[in-house]
Amino acid sequence: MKINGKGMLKTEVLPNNGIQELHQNITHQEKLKVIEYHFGKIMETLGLSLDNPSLKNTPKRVAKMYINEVFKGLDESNFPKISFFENVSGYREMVVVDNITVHSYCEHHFVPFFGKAAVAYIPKDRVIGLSKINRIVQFYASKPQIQEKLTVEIGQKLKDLLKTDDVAIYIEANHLCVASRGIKDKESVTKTTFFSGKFLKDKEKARFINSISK
Ligand SMILES: Nc1nc2c(ncn2[C@@H]2O[C@H](COP(=O)(O)OP(=O)(O)OP(=O)(O)O)[C@@H](O)[C@H]2O)c(=O)[nH]1
Ligand SMILES: [Zn+2]
Repeated sequence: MKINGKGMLKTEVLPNNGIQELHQNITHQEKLKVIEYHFGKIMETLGLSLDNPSLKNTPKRVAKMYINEVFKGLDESNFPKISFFENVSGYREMVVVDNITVHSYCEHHFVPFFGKAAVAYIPKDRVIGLSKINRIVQFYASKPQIQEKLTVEIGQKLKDLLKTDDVAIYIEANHLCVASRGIKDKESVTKTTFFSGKFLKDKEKARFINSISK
């Protein structure tokens, strides 16, 4: 992958189908340079001067923020290390982790949506380190997407990791693309759920929903 002095990708190496291939084929440093260059161009197009001392480093900051922080969930190698423990006590009830902070980005407008998640599962042979549930939620939240996708992705991953079908997820979030632009409704909240295994039954669904703060 070749990048010119300003960090712009040479057009002949740009793949026809865009970002996905670009993402896979260039290094971490190259991604930073490409985003810095293009974000600087967006700012200049808006009429902002990169000579302004306060704005000068903004393209670099945005590139670092995208790659190393808010969109780090686009890179599977950032998936957290997960600790499991044998379910030695034979615990067969629901484990609920409530009030998990969620910060994500709307893929349609590239502005944040944020709120909280609740996760429940019924263990089989293994239990997961509690904080790892928060880490998994935060990993999947760290990319541009819609809330429905985030909800399902967390649910499916926990089923795989915990080797149980019995998983439930609840997410509620405020979307800045709804609150601060467009319809400008600050009060509306979006609520999404994922239920699988025993949580498909009305009784277990209700037990989960009643046990979390909404
Ligand atoms: N289903 C779903 N839609 C979302 C989510 N986040 C944002 N959206 C919506 O994506 C839609 C994009 O609609 P468009 O008509 O293409 O964009 P727009 O002209 O900016 O729409 P407005 O927001 O209505 O001004 C909007 O209705 C957003 O509210 C999400 O997490 N899930
Ligand atoms: Zn949006």
